[in-house]
Amino acid sequence: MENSLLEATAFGVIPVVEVDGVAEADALAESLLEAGLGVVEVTFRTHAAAEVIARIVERYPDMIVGAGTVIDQRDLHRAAEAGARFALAPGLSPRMLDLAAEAGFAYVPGAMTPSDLQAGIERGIRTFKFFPAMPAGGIPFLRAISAPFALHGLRFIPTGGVSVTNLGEWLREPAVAAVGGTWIASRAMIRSGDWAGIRRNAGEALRMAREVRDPAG
Ligand SMILES: O=C(O)C(=O)C[C@H](O)[C@H](O)COP(=O)(O)O
Repeated sequence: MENSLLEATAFGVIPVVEVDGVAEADALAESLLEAGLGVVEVTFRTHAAAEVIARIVERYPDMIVGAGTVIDQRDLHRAAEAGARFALAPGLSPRMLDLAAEAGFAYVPGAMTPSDLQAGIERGIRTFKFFPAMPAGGIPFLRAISAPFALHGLRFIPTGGVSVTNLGEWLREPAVAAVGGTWIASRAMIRSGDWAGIRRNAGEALRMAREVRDPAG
């Protein structure tokens, strides 16, 4: 379970996407992979999400596909059936944590308060989405709420207002496993078929992440 999360966060950056139809799945996956970015979070914010996940999983085995905005049992099952390797949510629901644990499915809840972190820790969660990262107060806020839990080895995936302008700062935080965001492949870019723009954004994000993570590499 934790392995899929380690793989997913290894790139340092996770594109969060909203895809309206399965017809866009191939070009999207290819654009990201051509830029070297082998991970994507397909959110259940469109009706096509499960189909898009299944398509990418089937056609692009090199892509680690996660499911985003998984906030109920039905979507958790659909994500797992479609072949997603992990799921994330904007918030924390103890019931969803239990359902995911029963299913043996890697699940990353969102956390924004010390109570969220405690509720997750209680159920064995160590990786949290930190959402909405920038509006909530950015790095100083993350440091402040995570400080009391220093002995628990928590890792965070900040999303919400993260972009090329602040990605480097986030990734320099030792507790940040990866950043996530829609800026790499926005809904508008996917809709208009701006695959060159997506390739460019993905390549730029990956380069910046590597500079921080592995300056010698
Ligand atoms: O749907 C989820 O599972 C979420 O947690 C929310 C998304 O990650 C953010 O909406 C991304 O925010 P932006 O990059 O600022 O557009």
